[in-house]
Amino acid sequence: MSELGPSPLAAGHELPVEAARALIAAALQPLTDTETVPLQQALGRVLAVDVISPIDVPAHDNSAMDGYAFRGSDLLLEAATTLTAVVGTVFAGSPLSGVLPEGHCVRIMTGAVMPPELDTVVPIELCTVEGDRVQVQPGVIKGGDNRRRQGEDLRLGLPALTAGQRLRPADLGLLASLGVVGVTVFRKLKVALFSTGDELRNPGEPLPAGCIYDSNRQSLLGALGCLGVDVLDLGLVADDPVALNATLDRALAEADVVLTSGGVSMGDADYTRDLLASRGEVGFWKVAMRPGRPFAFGPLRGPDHAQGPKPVWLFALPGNPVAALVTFHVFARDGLLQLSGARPQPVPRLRARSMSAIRKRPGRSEFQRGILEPGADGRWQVRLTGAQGAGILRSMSEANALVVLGHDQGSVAAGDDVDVWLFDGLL
Ligand SMILES: Nc1nc2c(c(=O)[nH]1)N[C@H]1C(S)=C(S)[C@@H](COP(=O)(O)OP(=O)(O)OC[C@H]3O[C@@H](n4cnc5c(N)ncnc54)[C@H](O)[C@@H]3O)O[C@H]1N2
Ligand code: MOO
Repeated sequence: MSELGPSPLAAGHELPVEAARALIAAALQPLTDTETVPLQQALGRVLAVDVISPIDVPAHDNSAMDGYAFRGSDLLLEAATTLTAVVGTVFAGSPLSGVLPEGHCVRIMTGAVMPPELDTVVPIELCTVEGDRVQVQPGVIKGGDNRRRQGEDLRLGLPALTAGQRLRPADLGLLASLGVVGVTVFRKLKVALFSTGDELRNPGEPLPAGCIYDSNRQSLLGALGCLGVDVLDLGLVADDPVALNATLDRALAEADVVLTSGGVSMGDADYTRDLLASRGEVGFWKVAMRPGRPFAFGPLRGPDHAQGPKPVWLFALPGNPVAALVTFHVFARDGLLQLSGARPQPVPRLRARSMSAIRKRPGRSEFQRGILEPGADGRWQVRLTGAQGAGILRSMSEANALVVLGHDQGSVAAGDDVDVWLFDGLL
């Protein structure tokens, strides 16, 4: 029995997608090593500790508008229709000093500190200015309007961001607004990547009869790039146990994860399967999905790691180019984020009207490739990108979304709503 429990294929049947995802999620333990990086290098990194606000943001009450600042109570009076004397101008970055005499107002700019006696800003376009006096029509503004309160964005002493947050552009700005210069993040996950198959050649090399260019490695390098992990690119590995063993030795010594494509099915030259099985506790699954039926996952251990504390996780994707990318999206993406210490980040999903009929039999999930776009009535609609074979990479390249037909679902009629997972910018 492996760390993943008894083989999910013991009964010989196919594993539903959600069951496979659950097995992966239950097996993985996030990284614990941390490092401190400057904010400029923190995009996509995962916070390892909460960031507590060292200050209030904004630090003072300030104006949300260019205009005139009053006491709100003055504006409620009939007297508001009379002219009020302007005693000064407050610019952002230069708070007014001194005490304001009662019944006076100041000219104020957006972002300027509110004089403590004043609480309401009237935008300039609602004011009538005559010399150094200003008039506001009653009823156009309420007391307290257009004042941004101290700490309304971030409060001193409270968490601004919490551990597990994968830092996005807005998060970096938010940290900068606190004056933070560096953050403690989990170290980057290191993923060893290689493609297996004697028929594979690198772009730029001659292409002998029967050979193909290795597209999976480039697709997967791109997908890993979107996740911000470090990649150890181990290139092409022939269907040869010696070469595979040597590549695995290196991957196990240097990486946290081994990501491969090809060799997980039943072919005679699929040494990968046997060799991987001998080097860890890998489950070779048949997942009830198209594309992507054969998939292998589990802990690998090198010779020095026999009793090691930390397994290196194998995600062995099927060789067909669409199957490799779909299984990456469905299984590896969330698994790698989990290992990286990030809290779950589900891919965006929505319902859309299918433009075409789709044949489907219950009992497996299908991930067809589609183009999601707004229809004439403003609702989302999706159309398939032509032939959907697992080797037809154009079906993926033209798509911006996966049309996901669930395990129990049957055929879809044109006009029916279907589930759609967005992948633009991710795959
Ligand atoms: N008897 C069975 N045959 C197959 C089954 C099955 O269940 N029983 N499953 C089929 C399915 S579904 C898939 S997917 C493939 C997966 O096979 P492997 O993971 O062993 O992959 P390969 O046999 O090595 O290659 C499959 C296909 O993909 C091409 N390929 C492989 N690597 C790359 C790459 N890096 N770049 C571009 N293309 C690649 C390879 O040339 C083959 O055409 O097995 C089916 N067979
Ligand atoms: O399911 Mo395979 O993964 O179709 O190509």
